Amino acid sequence: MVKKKRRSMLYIPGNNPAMIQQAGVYGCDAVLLDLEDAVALNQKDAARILVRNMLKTVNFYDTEVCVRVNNFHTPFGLTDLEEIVPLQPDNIRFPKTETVADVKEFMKEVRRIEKEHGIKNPTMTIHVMIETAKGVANVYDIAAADPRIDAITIGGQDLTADMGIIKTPDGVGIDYARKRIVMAGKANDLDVLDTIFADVNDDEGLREETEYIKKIGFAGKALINPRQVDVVHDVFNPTENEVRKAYRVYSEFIKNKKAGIGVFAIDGKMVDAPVVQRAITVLEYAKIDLKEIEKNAG
Ligand SMILES: CC(=O)SCCNC(=O)CCNC(=O)[C@H](O)C(C)(C)COP(=O)(O)OP(=O)(O)OC[C@H]1O[C@@H](n2cnc3c(N)ncnc32)[C@H](O)[C@@H]1OP(=O)(O)O
Ligand SMILES: O=C([O-])CC(=O)C(=O)O
Ligand SMILES: [Mg+2]
Repeated sequence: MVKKKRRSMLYIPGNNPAMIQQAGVYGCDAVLLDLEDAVALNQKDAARILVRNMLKTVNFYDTEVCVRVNNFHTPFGLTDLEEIVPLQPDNIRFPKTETVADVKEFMKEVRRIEKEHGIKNPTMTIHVMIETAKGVANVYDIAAADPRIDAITIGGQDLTADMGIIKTPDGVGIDYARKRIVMAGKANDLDVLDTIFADVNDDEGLREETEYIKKIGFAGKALINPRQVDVVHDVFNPTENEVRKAYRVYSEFIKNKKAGIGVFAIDGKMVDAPVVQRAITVLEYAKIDLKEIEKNAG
């Protein structure tokens, strides 16, 4: 099985039936059905009901489905969980997480609801969002707070608001937070996902930002418009040359391993375990099954 990548996670406002209906055809890796900040206060109940019904009826094909609920410090968070958890979307995104206690409180409710509905082996995972200075300060403990967390994300709009700064296109104000969140995520083997890029007409800006966040360790990015999907995929997809090189490294690694050799050279360059690991990451993004290479190297 090829490990599923989350290059693109497209937000869809939870009160927009036409957009949700088409969620499976936008070509993004995941959709984020939003009950939080995309939904006005007087639409919260309607959005929750709509998302619940859409989860039951819409064919999302192979697009991963994540629901962003409201935080527990609002009147909506618990009701969101009561309605959504029984339907077990692929994941739930928990916004404005600030402490380990937040995660514990949230997970206690998730587990209670699953138990009440007889869900014995839940598959739904949790994505925590870091969107405040306090969350950034506590991120190492938050990332390790529950084994069901499989991704961690930064919410750049809320974080800059919380910090009282302007979100500039160079991202300088959130750079420390981005890097700290990446390290906390990597230390706990989580997917680390970047914040949205707000100007849906600036493809060049989106490309530049995506190239940067890929370099510092993010696995993918949240999006707000289907027109942003191709640019982000283009950045995250390895080039043909990168795939060819990675294929060769992995194939040679398998052959050498069988001969009991751990370190070898390709075209004069040393190949050791980290080089092999980086090649595996490239092959995963290229959706190439390692088992096939292993068979062919046989
Ligand atoms: C800080 C945060 O929390 S961000 C997360 C919450 N925010 C959101 O979810 C916002 C989602 N995005 C949107 O609402 C819109 O894309 C906007 C407001 C940003 C831009 O709107 P527009 O300029 O009207 O978008 P655009 O002209 O590109 O729309 C083209 C088509 O794409 C559709 N579309 C636009 N955004 C989305 C989306 N996020 N998901 C699905 N379909 C979408 C439109 O409905 C339209 O469809 P149509 O051609 O069938 O009419
Ligand atoms: O996921 C995101 O980037 C959107 C968000 O909530 C924020 O930026 O505050
Ligand atoms: Mg936010």
